[in-house]
Amino acid sequence: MPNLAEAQAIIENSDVLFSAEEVSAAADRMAAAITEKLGGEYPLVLSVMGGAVVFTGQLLPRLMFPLDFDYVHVSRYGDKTHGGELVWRTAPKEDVKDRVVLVLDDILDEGHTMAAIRDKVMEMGAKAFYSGVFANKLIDQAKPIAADFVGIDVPNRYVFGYGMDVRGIWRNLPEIRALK
Ligand SMILES: O=P(O)(O)OC[C@H]1O[C@H](OP(=O)(O)OP(=O)(O)O)[C@H](O)[C@@H]1O
Ligand SMILES: Nc1nc2[nH]cnc2c(=O)[nH]1
Repeated sequence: MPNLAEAQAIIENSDVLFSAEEVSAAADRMAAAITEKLGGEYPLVLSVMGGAVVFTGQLLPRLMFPLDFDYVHVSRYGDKTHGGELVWRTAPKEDVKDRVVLVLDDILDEGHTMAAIRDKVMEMGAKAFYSGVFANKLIDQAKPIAADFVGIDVPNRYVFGYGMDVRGIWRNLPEIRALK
């Protein structure tokens, strides 16, 4: 059930880490780096639903080269702020075979989600795998994967906005915030 008071309290109990302008500039830089590396590869781009929806929608029009687009859907946080078991809702399709695949996600935190996607895509016969994450969280432990393309580094706090939710809310914010 939507709760307006809870949504407002979350904003009041959070700090802006990156303004909408800083987010947009980071998307520009990422698009340039991806274009330089993959502009001639005709990649299959897979967006990880649902958090990557805003980032993907902002990035794709900045990529001025041919690509195919599809999505996967995997989740391990749900409405919680700690990760749990990874649940596949929509797996990659057969057409990843022999393709250069670029997977886009909103955030690389502990890295389990992106590592599982890489393993599945490679098992299914992709020719090459690249990952692009808008936010890379700086955590104290080793990650099972490092992203090939990163927009911004974020501190080890629970962040939201630009596609990322907090208790299911505020994916629509143009800026990136963190809970206090
Ligand atoms: O690097 P990790 O620690 O694995 O975390 C990163 C994942 O967590 C979030 O997804 P979430 O499970 O919250 O699903 P959502 O995209 O539907 O919010 C985010 O969109 C990434 O896919
Ligand atoms: N919204 C959100 N989702 C995440 N998934 C993994 N880490 C985070 C985070 O800091 N914020």
